[in-house]
Amino acid sequence: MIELKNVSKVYDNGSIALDHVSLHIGKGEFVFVVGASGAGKSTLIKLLSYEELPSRGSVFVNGIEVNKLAKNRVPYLRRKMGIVFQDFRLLPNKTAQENVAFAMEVIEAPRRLIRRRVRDVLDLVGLVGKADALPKNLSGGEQQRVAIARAIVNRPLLLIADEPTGNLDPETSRDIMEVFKKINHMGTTVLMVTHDKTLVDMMNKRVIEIDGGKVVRDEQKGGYDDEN
Ligand SMILES: Nc1ncnc2c1ncn2[C@@H]1O[C@H](COP(=O)(O)OP(=O)(O)OP(=O)(O)O)[C@@H](O)[C@H]1O
Repeated sequence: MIELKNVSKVYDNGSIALDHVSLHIGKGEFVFVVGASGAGKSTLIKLLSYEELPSRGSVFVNGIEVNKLAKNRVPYLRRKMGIVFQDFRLLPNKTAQENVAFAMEVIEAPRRLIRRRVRDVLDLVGLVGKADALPKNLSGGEQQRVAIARAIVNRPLLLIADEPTGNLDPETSRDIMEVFKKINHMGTTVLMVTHDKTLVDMMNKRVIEIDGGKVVRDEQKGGYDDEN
């Protein structure tokens, strides 16, 4: 699903964000990416979505070599992934269901399919009763559920989450993690950047730790901290 071959990223100001990183993430995996602030985690996500290009090496997502992609093929790549952010990024003037529907409208999906899919994903994330609410009238956890629904409504193969529980209290964070778990069980690969030790330790999934732009730990069923 994801492959990085000897990838380095040096920003224009000389910052080395990733330094010879190679890793493979298979279809259907659930992977946490952890590491101190400035370690290179967000850069890794940006390389997967073509927001940044690597300075060296190759990045593959679902067989597509991202760094060689023509600009006009980027929307095609992005359709294969859903992205969820710490700050939700919902459209404030659209209701929950309109926010989710919008992701299908931009790819010109048929209206009936949109209606059905939106209902199904809101159900999946546990938000049916709030379909007509505006973001400002939803709690942080509910807003994040809308954002997750929006990220998966086009059935991506890969769901990327950048600190999805960073603005949520511990109990809400656990509930949100259950939603990710459910989506993963349905076959979607999940890649999650987080600083939340409790959640990582609770989930017992693969943990990739980045430090100074290098992968310093890659552990199946790992915890937030290095046990050794
Ligand atoms: N657009 C940019 N231009 C220059 N340097 C950058 C840019 N983005 C990130 N960096 C630098 O690259 C390094 C890695 O940053 P990155 O944002 O990937 O870290 P991170 O692990 O996501 O950090 P955090 O946990 O704080 O979000 C840092 O030294 C950062 O200052």
